[in-house]
Amino acid sequence: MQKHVEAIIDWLRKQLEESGAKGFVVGVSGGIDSAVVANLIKRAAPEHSLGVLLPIYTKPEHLKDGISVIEKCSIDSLTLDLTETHQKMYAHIKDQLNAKGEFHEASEQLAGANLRARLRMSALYTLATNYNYLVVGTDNAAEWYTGYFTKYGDGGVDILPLVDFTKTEVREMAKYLEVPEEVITKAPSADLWENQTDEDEMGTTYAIIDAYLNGGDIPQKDKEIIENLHKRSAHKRNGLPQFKRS
Ligand SMILES: Nc1ncnc2c1ncn2[C@@H]1O[C@H](COP(=O)(O)OP(=O)(O)OC[C@H]2O[C@@H]([n+]3cccc(C(=O)O)c3)[C@H](O)[C@@H]2O)[C@@H](O)[C@H]1O
Ligand SMILES: Nc1ncnc2c1ncn2[C@@H]1O[C@H](COP(=O)(O)OP(=O)(O)OP(=O)(O)O)[C@@H](O)[C@H]1O
Ligand SMILES: [Mg+2]
Repeated sequence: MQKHVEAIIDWLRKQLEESGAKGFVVGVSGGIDSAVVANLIKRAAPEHSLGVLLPIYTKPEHLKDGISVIEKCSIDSLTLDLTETHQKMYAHIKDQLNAKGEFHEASEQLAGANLRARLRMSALYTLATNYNYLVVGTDNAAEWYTGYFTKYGDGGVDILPLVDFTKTEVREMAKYLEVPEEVITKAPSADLWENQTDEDEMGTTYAIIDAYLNGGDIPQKDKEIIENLHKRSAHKRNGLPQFKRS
């Protein structure tokens, strides 16, 4: 792991050189991926790294984990509670749709969830502009392959230091970086609605996705789920469809 960590830190510093940016900003959720990224950017740019707690109806235990991640790696931090912003914005959109009789109730959970991720993205870019920092994404190889992120939400970032590593490897990296134990052991969750867990929503597990990405044999049912998620999310990984005049 030491070799990987050192290589990522070198790469992060190179991103600063090439972009002319001064440092890095990341949203710290209390989950393992952002904990690892917070540690890596703190090592790469000790004086110019910022971890941001962005609660939106966030449970106290996740907030507590986020704070312990920040304290343990002693990264500069900021807390911006976006709960009221989210509540107001979503209620306003819903009111306007209801007035037209066009609100689709079935979309509420996902639309509200993706709005959380996109409000966080907006807050991070506001800070990035203020400090001349890069917004660092936390997607790992499993999330990237399955498209398990919100387009222009947590997927709206400048650089992806963990995208070549499986969730299993991110966990090993977290141990090496001495991320708090409770962050390493808790179930991965996007925390976009009550009791959401990644594995419940995806219908497969990170262990299986990682095995598949490593070329291993996995049950046919899981293979179908993973390939379906991959296909459906191709638009998130590819460039924008652009009309070109003939
Ligand atoms: N073929 C196509 N070409 C171009 N654009 C296309 C498209 N199909 C859909 N789209 C656009 O993409 C949108 C759908 O994509 P998107 O908005 O991302 O939404 P979607 O993929 O439906 O949902 C995001 C998923 O990521 C999960 N997530 C989100 C955030 C964080 C985490 C986490 O792990 O922490 C997980 C979340 O739980 C949910 O399962 C559509 O509304 C449409 O605007
Ligand atoms: N409450 C939050 N405060 C700040 N950033 C957040 C918050 N929730 C989500 N994010 C950002 O969105 C990213 C995507 O969330 P995701 O759940 O995939 O990662 P994680 O929480 O770090 O790890 P895990 O997948 O194990 O839960 C986070 O890594 C973080 O950068
Ligand atoms: Mg999470």
